[in-house]
Amino acid sequence: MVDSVPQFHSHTEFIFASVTEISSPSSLSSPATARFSYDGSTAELRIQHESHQLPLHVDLQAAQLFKLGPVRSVCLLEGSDTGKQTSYSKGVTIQFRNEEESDAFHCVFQKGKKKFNVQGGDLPNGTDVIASTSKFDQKIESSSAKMYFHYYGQLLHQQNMLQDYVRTGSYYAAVMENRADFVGRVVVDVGAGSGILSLFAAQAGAKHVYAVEASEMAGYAQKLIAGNPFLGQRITVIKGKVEDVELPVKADILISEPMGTLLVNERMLESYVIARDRFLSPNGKMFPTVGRIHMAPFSDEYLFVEMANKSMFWQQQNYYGVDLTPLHGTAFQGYFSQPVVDAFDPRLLIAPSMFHVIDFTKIKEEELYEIDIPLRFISNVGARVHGLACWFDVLFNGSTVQRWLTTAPGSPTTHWYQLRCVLSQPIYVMAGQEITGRLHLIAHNAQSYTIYLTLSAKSWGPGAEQGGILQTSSCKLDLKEPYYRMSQPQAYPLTQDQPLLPTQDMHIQSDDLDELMQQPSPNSYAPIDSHMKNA
Ligand SMILES: C[S@@+](CC[C@H](N)C(=O)[O-])C[C@H]1O[C@@H](n2cnc3c(N)ncnc32)[C@H](O)[C@@H]1O
Repeated sequence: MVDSVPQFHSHTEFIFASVTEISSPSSLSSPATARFSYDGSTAELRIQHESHQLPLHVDLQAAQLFKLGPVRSVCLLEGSDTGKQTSYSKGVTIQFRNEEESDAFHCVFQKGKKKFNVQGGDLPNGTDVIASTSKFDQKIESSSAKMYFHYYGQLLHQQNMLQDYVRTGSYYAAVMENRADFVGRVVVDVGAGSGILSLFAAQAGAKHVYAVEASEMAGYAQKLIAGNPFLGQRITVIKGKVEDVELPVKADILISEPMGTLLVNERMLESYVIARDRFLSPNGKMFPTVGRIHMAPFSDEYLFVEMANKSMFWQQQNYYGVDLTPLHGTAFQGYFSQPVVDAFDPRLLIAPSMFHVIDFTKIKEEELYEIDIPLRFISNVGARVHGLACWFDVLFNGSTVQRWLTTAPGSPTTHWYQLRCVLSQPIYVMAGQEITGRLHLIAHNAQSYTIYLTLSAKSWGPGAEQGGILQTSSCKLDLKEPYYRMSQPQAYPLTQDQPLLPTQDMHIQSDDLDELMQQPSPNSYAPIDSHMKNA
């Protein structure tokens, strides 16, 4: 009997996989059977195998497959020695932490039973059991996925994206200007949402488009596509995750809008890359092709004071007779752990920006789990540095036109706005002074990233000849929990006034992607959104 086993606190859905797959080959020379029972609140997995004592790690890995809650016990349930053979059965008992997890498990278990045609609570002997290999389910917490796909399953949120005319217009232009890449081609729309990009691809002459969408939005996309029969007859909607669905043919081109705040939020870029590896033919194209995260230090006293003031509430010593100050420090840190999302004036930037390139055609999915960017800037001015401002752009590397979609400050505002990481301890710099640091992004299983930011400057003044005194400031933020700071419409200098039509003259053609990625991204369009104009 083993009482103390590691606790698995993450909870994803119940997955099926073969027992032999979760065992080291040496530990299983003949097939094992797994029996599964579930009484509505406690699940029990028994792995039985003739002639070999199953090593404990099999049980632990089996338990990990469930990832539903702490493993209550791993114990030897039965053991018999027949003289020739020893028959063992080991069990893993999983107790759910709450009703929600129990319900989630119950739901998936019912599906699993259906899939394997299992009657009753136990899998029959010899069933080469348990579990799937869905990459998505393995790395993403089921509660996060549930909320995420619930969000995208609602028409209002799709409308919000469709009404971002900079975004949707740039996609439309990129597709229409590059008809040559679509005519007669098989296209996969990765995360199709309402199906808008599939319809654009069909308009550009695609032979067939597979629109893959995991949320309930797939049903609405089907309706929209059926209502546009001239285009719709060349589109097939497939409900499911790109990690799981099968397609009948390879694609010539993938189209997708997988970008989140700071480019990487939502971790959908990983699905885009998985779709590339699963569906795209070797010389296929990707729209968008590359993305860049841009960064620059900023100085914004108003923002800093606003954030520091939020925690002032907790400095009250007599709140209905209660001293709130013990929680002031925690509240202060809490506010500074939120990245700020808004549209800011680019004049707040104190140094030329730098960027980090993510090439969607080459990057491995695992390389998106951790993104480590060394920072170096030269300040234009003497200022108090309050943190790091970030935005992104993506390139559609079409055969005819290379078009950028940018979310830069000063460009027409998009629904992504920009993102700022604010330091609770600002640093001081002089004009010409070097600022160094690191932006370290670590993916977490709630479809986002933990951000670790450090900025440093060597102080001038006494001791400068010896290298100066190092000022350094760090912060940890959760990209999943931003502070949306958009109380009033904020649009920054909108100078042009032209209709939203594809234009070619503002695009620099180059066959060399590396050279292209060094270019600034031109602002594709003047704004046409009236509220922006009036702002
Ligand atoms: C940002 S929206 C874009 C929707 C649409 N393509 C557009 O441009 O308007 C991303 C969509 O991808 C879907 N999605 C995200 N991850 C997915 C996955 N792994 N498999 C299938 N669909 C996914 C979401 O449900 C959502 O509808």
